[in-house]
Amino acid sequence: MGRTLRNRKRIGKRVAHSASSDELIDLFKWLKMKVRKLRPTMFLDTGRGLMTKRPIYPGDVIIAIPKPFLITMDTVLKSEVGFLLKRSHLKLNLQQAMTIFLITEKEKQEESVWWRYIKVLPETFDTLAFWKSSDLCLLSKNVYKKTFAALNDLQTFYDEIILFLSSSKEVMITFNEFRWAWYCINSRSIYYDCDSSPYITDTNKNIALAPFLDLLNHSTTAEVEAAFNKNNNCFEIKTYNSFRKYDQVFISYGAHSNTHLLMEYGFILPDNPHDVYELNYDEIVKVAQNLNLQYIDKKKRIIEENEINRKSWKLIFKDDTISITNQKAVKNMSQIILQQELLEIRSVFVKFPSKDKSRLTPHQNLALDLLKIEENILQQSIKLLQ
Ligand SMILES: C[S@@+](CC[C@H](N)C(=O)[O-])C[C@H]1O[C@@H](n2cnc3c(N)ncnc32)[C@H](O)[C@@H]1O
Repeated sequence: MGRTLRNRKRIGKRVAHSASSDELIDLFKWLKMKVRKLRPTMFLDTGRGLMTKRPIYPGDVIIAIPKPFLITMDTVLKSEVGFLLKRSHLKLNLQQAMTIFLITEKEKQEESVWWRYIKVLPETFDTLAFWKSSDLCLLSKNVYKKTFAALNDLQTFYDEIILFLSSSKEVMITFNEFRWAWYCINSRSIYYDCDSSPYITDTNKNIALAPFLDLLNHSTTAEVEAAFNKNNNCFEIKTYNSFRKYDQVFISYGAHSNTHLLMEYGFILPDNPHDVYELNYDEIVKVAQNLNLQYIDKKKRIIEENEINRKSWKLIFKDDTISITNQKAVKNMSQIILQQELLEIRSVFVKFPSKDKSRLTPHQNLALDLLKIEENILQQSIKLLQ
């Protein structure tokens, strides 16, 4: 990151921080006391996570992070990034603004009140945005397409930041710095209600970073309630699970499919009950047209005019009863599509540099595991149709 220290100091002086450095250091000490029952630990299966030093029962609050520790829209607006936002005619979304915030605070190192937090953030991620293009080619066509679209969006977010910063001429961030900060936020932020601001767009504005709490790993069996408690001014997580002494404590990041977990968090789970195999809308239409399905062009027009293909086209098939003719057509179409997808998936297996898993890199192993999971979903679905 190229930026002049002199300029940074100049901006810094004009900005009021939400808490002074001493206050935050004291708070960090206090936080350590509060969370002493959870200890950061390296686990073989999940990597770094939190271990409990006492049994936890359903209904227990496992963690409570006081508001001054949260990096919220308020924190960003009160920082030098907020100063830049307030004098610019351009708006950013909160994740973009937080990205610049994290990078500028990281550059300050010990001078930053957030350094104790920033220095324990991962340096890199296994999310698909960090994969080499030769490894991305080992993904199924659908996942590859989704990744390609996500990478384009990422580039757009970066370009917008560069445009925003170009007027200030005081801060420059590289794409790699941006990508690091973006995925810190992507994989670690909590849902936190924020009021609208004239300087930040409303999209995706309800996020915050919660130091220490973000050391909790995800499990599909975890049941939690997370919310800000106005009575004690803390962001709290209550669990509905039990944990024995020395167990790893898990939370749930949501009912995410493996593709979503890989794209946003950089891992997959072999027995993920929320896994899905997403079919591509254009492929479905192609098969329906080839089968000369009744009224297909009319249906296609209705779907596209109402943008159902972009939003919730999955939902329309959910509970509605359909005619016998359509039922047969859907079954026939599904069989063709699933078989096509299965062939497609199988054609990717041959691209792996080795059949021996131990000779594959971690990303290649992730790609192989995901491919096998996708193959299994397709095989099971084909069986169900027979
Ligand atoms: C909110 S952080 C959790 C703490 C993180 N493990 C750390 O060391 O900072 C989310 C990241 O943790 C990892 N993670 C979370 N749950 C996991 C799981 N069940 N298996 C493997 N990795 C997991 C992923 O790298 C994910 O991006």
